[in-house]
Amino acid sequence: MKRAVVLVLDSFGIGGALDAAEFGDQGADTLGSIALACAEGRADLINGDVSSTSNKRFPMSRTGPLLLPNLAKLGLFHAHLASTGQLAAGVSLPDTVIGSYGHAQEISSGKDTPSGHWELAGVPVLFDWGYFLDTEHSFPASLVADLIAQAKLSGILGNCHASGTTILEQLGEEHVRSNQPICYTSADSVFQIAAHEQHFGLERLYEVCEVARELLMPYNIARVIARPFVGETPADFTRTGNRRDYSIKPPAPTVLDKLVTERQGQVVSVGKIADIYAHSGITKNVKATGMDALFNASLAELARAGDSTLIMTNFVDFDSSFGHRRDITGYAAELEAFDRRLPELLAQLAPSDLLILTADHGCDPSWPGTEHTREQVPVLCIGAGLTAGSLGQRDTFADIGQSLAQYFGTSPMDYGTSFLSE
Ligand SMILES: O=P(O)(O)O[C@H]1O[C@H](CO)[C@@H](O)[C@H]1O
Ligand SMILES: [Mn+2]
Ligand SMILES: [Mn+2]
Repeated sequence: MKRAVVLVLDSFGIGGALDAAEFGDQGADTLGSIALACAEGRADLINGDVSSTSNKRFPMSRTGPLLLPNLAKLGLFHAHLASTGQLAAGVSLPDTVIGSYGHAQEISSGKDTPSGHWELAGVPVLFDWGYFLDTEHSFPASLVADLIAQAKLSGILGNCHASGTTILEQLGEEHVRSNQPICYTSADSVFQIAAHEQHFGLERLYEVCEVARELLMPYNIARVIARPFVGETPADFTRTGNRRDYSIKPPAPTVLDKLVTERQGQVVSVGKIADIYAHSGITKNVKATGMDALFNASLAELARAGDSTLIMTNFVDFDSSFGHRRDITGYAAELEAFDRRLPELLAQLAPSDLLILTADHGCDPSWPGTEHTREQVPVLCIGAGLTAGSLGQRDTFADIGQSLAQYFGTSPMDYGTSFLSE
């Protein structure tokens, strides 16, 4: 029986990107920066306290050095050491490693979520996305005019680069008063639309996003993102789990597509995976909000998975709630909570199953700004006849897609080298 589980810890980079300087990210290291802050006592949180203003509804508790014993056993700190040349602060390498571990370089031109995920699935993005580079008045006047006319709006707010939580504090009330959606972008190839779930309406927000998606095709923008929120004052505006991503389709069949079309397999999306692949190569779409719910859904899908099934989960909160919010403490606590759940998954795997833990880019919470950071990502695997030990430097995330293609017996991908034995 062939079943694979791929868990993408969104933004969990392990430093060491060879081309980091080209992105202004030389030295960025998501895991390393979190471990350092923990070791220096800068990421302590007492029970019942809250992590940061952006996560005020997310009480948690942690203290001292970063504690990830289960990820460590899969080889996380070995992979980080190999990627950066430095052992993460305050941690020690485990006596026994049960996983096969490596660190992978990205060859896609951008450090965004679709590029990272598509490359993981064997299809790197070697062309350049369109970007809105101006930090103010970011969108062309004709685009704004078309959006207002076609979506029947009285106007838009924002039209700038912004952090998604800060802009709600600034413009949330004006949005509720005027009924004009908040449109913003970032260094990513993205057009984000924030609107109030009740006052503006969730379905109405999705409609506006669909209009925007069409209008943005000539601009080669990777994603339109619906950012619904609730709350009545700047102090309690909160984004909800009803976020929706509108991606374009990957430029070539991914290993997900091939598993479905060539092997009549099942591809189960948990979380925003389906959106990221524009629903291509997905046979079942399971929604869940928050790390525990996403983990529970992954376990439930594995329990009912038959032969030729790929379960792929995106853990978005590492990125969205912590990385972009530059919330080191929250990121550390979330990693530790994830690590505590891992034994449940390991116990549920059959020896022939393949588990891969990885990431799509970095988002170092100690880094200036609020953007992603160009980093290598961990490749932590177990099962499917792999022997424990190093998989070494992987030259592209597509090594994962190529390995999945080999595992499931599809035709090979155009990029990547499998790390599975014949
Ligand atoms: O600040 P928020 O809205 O979380 O936006 C972030 O999320 C987007 C998608 O990852 C990125 O483009 C980044 O700007
Ligand atoms: Mn991402
Ligand atoms: Mn992000």
